[in-house]
Amino acid sequence: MADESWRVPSLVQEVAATVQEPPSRYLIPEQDRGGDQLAGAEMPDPVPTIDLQRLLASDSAADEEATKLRSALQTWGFFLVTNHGIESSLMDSLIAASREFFRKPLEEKQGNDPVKTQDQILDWCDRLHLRVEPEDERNLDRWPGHPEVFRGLLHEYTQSCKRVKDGILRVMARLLELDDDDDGGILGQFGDKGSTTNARFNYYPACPRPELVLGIRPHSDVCVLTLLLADEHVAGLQFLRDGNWYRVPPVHGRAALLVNVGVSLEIMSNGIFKGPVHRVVTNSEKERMSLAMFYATDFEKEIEPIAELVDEKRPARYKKIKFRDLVAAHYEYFSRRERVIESLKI
Ligand SMILES: O=C(O)CCC(=O)C(=O)O
Ligand SMILES: [Fe+2]
Repeated sequence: MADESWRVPSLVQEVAATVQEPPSRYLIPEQDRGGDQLAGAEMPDPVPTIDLQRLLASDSAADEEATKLRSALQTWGFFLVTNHGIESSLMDSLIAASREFFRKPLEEKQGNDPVKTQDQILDWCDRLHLRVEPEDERNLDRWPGHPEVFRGLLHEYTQSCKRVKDGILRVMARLLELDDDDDGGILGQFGDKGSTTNARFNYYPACPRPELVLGIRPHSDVCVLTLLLADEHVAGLQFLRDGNWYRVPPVHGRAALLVNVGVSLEIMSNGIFKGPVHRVVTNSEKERMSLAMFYATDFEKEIEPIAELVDEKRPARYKKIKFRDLVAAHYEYFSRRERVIESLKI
């Protein structure tokens, strides 16, 4: 039988512990290497920051925050959210438990993103991907049992994040002038009914040659919305805007979560909101951890521009696609370092 072992690469953690140079499978294309091509630039302005309490208040402060939110969504496609109401001690404990999990003996781990072809370049990242909602679809066999506190913390964090996500989506629906109760709108298409949440824990071991590899290659998230708890101390995340890469500085003290639009919402909003392209670079001295909560629709849902956002002046800009097929196509394109959204543009 043909040797298929290339499909299951070693954990990066294991590779990092044994080599001085990243193996060839991790090296990014020659033209992207060298110099400071991966360094990224400082953002021209501070990261747009939205105060969730103000955003959800019932006075003029809410309008001011909503205006800031609109501008953030139309320029960067991402923003920081402060006053989110999630205890920093909960986040600290969950990240500490995740670190403990990633440092454990290797058999329990899942490894890297799907490897489609033998020459696919691999990312310098180990990840753990878990369905957290709906609760009855949790595959608890795959949830780490050690440390023991992990499951309880992830459950609690999931519930806290849900409140933040619901508040933000409600205001986004208002910005799109969609009727809150309308089943055709964002909340109807992506309300409590039939939505799914996946937690992705990313662990980036220190890399001896950070200029030669990427922690995660350029991509847009395939979901509707992502809530990211990035490393408190180690930078690495960068966003692409007008052909330039910009660094997102770390947020100390868990004061803010990062929120970004995903491809599903780009399609649903008929391109009014963009799912920004981002990547992660590695660090020669320090490991880095992040936790992304991906809010998505049910697999059977047809993703298409919301009817109220399509008219003669602004015809549908994207083809309709079932979410299941969008995810499959996303990974195909991802493995070739391309973006699925390009193939859906009309
Ligand atoms: O690690 C990060 O900061 C970002 C992770 C990310 O982009 C992802 O998991 O999709
Ligand atoms: Fe991402």
